[in-house]
Amino acid sequence: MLGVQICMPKSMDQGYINNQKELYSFMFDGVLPHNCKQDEVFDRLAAELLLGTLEGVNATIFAYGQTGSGKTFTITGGPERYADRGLIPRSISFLFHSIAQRPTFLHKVGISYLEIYNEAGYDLLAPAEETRVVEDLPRVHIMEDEDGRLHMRNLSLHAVASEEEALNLLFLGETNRTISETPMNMASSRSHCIFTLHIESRQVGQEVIKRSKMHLVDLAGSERVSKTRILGTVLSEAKHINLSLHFLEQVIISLQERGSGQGRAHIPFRNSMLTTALRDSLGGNCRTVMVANVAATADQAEETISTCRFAQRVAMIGNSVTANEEMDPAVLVRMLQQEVKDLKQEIRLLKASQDGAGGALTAQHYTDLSTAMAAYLADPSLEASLDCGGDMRLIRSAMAMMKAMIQKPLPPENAAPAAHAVQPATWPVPEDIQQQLSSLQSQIEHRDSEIRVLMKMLHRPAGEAVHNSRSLSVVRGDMAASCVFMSGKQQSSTQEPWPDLEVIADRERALQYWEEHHFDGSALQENKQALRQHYREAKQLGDKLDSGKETITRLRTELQSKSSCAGDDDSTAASHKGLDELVELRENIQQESGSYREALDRLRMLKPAIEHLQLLIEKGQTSKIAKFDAWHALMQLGSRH
Ligand SMILES: Nc1ncnc2c1ncn2[C@@H]1O[C@H](COP(=O)(O)OP(=O)(O)OP(=O)(O)O)[C@@H](O)[C@H]1O
Repeated sequence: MLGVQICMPKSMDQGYINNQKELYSFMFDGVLPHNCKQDEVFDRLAAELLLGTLEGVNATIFAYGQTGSGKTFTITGGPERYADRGLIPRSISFLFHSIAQRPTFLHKVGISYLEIYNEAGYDLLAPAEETRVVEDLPRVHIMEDEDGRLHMRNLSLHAVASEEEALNLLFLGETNRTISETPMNMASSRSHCIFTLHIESRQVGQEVIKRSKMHLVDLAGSERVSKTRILGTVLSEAKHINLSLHFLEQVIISLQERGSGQGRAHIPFRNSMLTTALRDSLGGNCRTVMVANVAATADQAEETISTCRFAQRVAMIGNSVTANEEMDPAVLVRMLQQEVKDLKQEIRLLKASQDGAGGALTAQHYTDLSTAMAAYLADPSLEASLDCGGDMRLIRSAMAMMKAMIQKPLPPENAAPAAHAVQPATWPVPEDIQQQLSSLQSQIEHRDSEIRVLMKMLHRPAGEAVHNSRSLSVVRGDMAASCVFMSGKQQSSTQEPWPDLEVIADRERALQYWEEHHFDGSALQENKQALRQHYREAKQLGDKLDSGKETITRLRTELQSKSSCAGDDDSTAASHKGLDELVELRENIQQESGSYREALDRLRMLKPAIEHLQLLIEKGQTSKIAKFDAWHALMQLGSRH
């Protein structure tokens, strides 16, 4: 626990004798200073929670604080620099990397994004083309089922298979997010936003499914209405915000009282949409982290104290957490069916060995076997199985066919192999080497195609957008407008000497002048440099993968030729030597494929980072031109008068 103290000198307006408190002390689990980097914020707040979600434990992180205190920066991130990515994009990235480290698990990830504005819910992941104001988005309603469980009706849940897909949806959500103006902060968001990762995981071969949700919540500004001097629609919005945050506070107080045994069995979750949506996060089965964002300046001390007071209450609530595990009936049925099938096959096998295997296999047997094998090899599921038909002769033939396929891949039409191809090998190659060869073969083919996709992406011209450009076009406009307004440089531009009239008249020269005197291009430069670095690394990795592939292929060929030659030598000593060489070769292949996999994983990680940087640069350039156009128009107007 860490303490925070805020000192508020007594106000002289109220005279020397007043009871105003001067020193306020609060205790928190952690304090993040203003210069704390976004990666550290992620490591300290989210990484452990995300690992828990893979084990079925729900988690929530919500940011609370006055307008402009950095809630959006914490949850979503800054709009310009890649290093400023917030908790949502980092959580997506971390989740998919953690999933990749769990090859014996099957995962499903879904995403939803809810905005609560004026006490009404809206689906932020609806297609963006017609969205101008938040009311254009589909309305989300809370419904209760017969068991008293609450559901969000109309909130779309999108299945995502990769980090890129998830990030594209996040961009769509951000595009749809309403940004409007208040006198306190021209780019303030007056709504609450809840981004949710829905995670499902199951170990291969097990019927237990673990389900969890991770909510990342960006609340609206918590300042009081009187301070903001706002009117009309904005005042009504502020009242809604105040009311829903007031209800949130009510819920927190009730939970705190219940926790300390002071009665209050009823927790007023249903008073607002926000508290209803966060019901589980606040009082239920969930690991919850609250980030209290504060502006550490003297004039904001009152708001800071109020935020700290609220956070202190939240810190006192104890949630009890259990993993959400359940049997999936569909999986259970599938597994039982497989078990029955295996048992039947075993019986057939036993019967066949008792009766004595009779007769030679027919051409039809081979055709059926090769069809079954092709289906087995084409099935990407980790739970795929090969049914050879419960006869030892068929199983042996299947093994021989597998070996033949490794040495010479199956023709595309999956025709039955020629008779010579299914003859058993003269020298028994250890079975694990066979398996390793086959799995390496398919891994290499799979990775080859992945590399082709990655390399294609790297060779795309720099200006070409990778993301869905339709959904981004609205963002570009919005971002440009807000950047023009918020830029400190822009405001100070009136202090600069007036450029010559010829400079203003010539757009090229005007742009050059503006770049020299008014434009801070550091973020753009930083992103370009990071992109160049990423490209360089990707290129090196590409080269490493190419040479690794060559080495593995060479070692594999050597292994194959050694394993078939070993059978020709009858002496025991030679056969031992041959086996040692095979084992050594296998170890080399293992080592090579380990570094190959590492390089490939790193290249895979670079792909979304490169896409993100390309997008930031594109947005930065659009924003730069918009800022310049605004300045140039002003200069042209001024030069006419
Ligand atoms: N730690 C930080 N480092 C750099 N810039 C920051 C940081 N925190 C906030 N900012 C910048 O300050 C501005 C206001 O922050 P932000 O929009 O996150 O505030 P907010 O609390 O979400 O406000 P609102 O309630 O209006 O949504 C933004 O331009 C943001 O990029």
